[in-house]
Amino acid sequence: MKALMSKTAGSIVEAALKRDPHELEFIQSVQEAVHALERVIAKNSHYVNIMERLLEPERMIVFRVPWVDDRGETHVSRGFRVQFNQALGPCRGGIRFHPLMNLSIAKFLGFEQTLKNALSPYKLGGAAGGSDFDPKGKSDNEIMRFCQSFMNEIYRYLGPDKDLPSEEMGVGTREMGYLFGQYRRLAGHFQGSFTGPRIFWSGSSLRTEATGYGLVFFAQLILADMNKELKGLRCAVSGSGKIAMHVLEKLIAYGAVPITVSDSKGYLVDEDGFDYMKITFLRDIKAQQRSLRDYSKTYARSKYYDEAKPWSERCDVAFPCASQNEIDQSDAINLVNSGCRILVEGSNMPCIPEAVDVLRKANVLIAPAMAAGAGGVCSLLLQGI
Ligand SMILES: NC(=O)c1ccc[n+]([C@@H]2O[C@H](COP(=O)([O-])OP(=O)(O)OC[C@H]3O[C@@H](n4cnc5c(N)ncnc54)[C@H](O)[C@@H]3O)[C@@H](O)[C@H]2O)c1
Repeated sequence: MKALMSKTAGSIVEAALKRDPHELEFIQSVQEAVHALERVIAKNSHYVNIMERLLEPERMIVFRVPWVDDRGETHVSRGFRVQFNQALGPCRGGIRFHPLMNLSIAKFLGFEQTLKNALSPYKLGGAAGGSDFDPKGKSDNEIMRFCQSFMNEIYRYLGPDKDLPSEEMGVGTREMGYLFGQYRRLAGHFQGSFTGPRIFWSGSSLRTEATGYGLVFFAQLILADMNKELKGLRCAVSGSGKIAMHVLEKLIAYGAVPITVSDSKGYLVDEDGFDYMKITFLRDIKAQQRSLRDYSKTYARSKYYDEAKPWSERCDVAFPCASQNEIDQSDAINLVNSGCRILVEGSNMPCIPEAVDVLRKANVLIAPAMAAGAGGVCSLLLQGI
């Protein structure tokens, strides 16, 4: 394969596109990074050489994950681990289980994680991975068998000096437990290298909270810089997973009014704002794999909208915490019209490029995930890594 040819920012993107034209998410993240660095690159060709090396992952592992369901039927999923860059130290990055997971998404997440980790005070490289396995609707035993099979292949590439996996979409306490259990068995000793939520795995007990809480701290700092505060502000949040629920918790602690959550089928709005009791109720609904719609049966003033996103609700601050590219151009226009002044990126790359243009033109401040979402990696301080 021909290496990157010319020394301009545009040609870096062109070369990435030529090399992997089908990897849409990865190309988009390269485009965003190169665009942000364009002036630096134009001034110093040295950075072009660095980008050339940075854009090609050090190692990409794609593997078969066979597993057996509760009826005894065999399934074959695909596993990924992209160890993007170890220039600063051992890799660290999430494991995502989601039916749409593919190599392009693993590369985009690994690339963003490399930059996010580099901004942290630690000497860590970046990685990402996961599988197209869908944990939704699976029994504990199915999840366990899948995680064990996943680890049977990937364990040889992991370790405290190589690669430290962490939670991501579709991977929580239960999955990390099964993964670590199998890793420990295969490694033959207790090598606490997983940045999971339990302190006895040598992970920080605050790791799960850290990213969501950090997003709210970041918003508070932006507002403080403007001599304002979160108290009383209406906040639209998307997603209803680990990140979103911790954003909600911390917003309430700051006296803000979180009014929405969402899932892949629609969104829920509570005009009175969520409180701690309502959050516990939401968590119960999610734990029982019920629809967010059920919330409205108990809280009559709330409303669930099918096939819709929360971005037309009147709000001051938006926290996208669901998935990449969840905000398209029309969502961005809705956000601007709904009064949003600040957007704090919880999900990695939540906006398509056209949406970023709309928000920038309307002077909406965007807090990038690379900085605002670095709470997880910064919580490593608590575990001494
Ligand atoms: N977990 C982490 O440490 C971490 C760190 C930084 C960034 N992120 C990013 O935050 C986002 C959420 O991660 P998480 O760990 O909370 O995942 P999670 O699996 O705990 O929750 C994801 C939530 O998003 C919802 N969702 C999925 N697709 C959606 C869609 N298209 N529209 C609306 N809702 C949708 C799901 O219903 C679920 O509630 C992801 O984009 C992830 O990349 C996670």
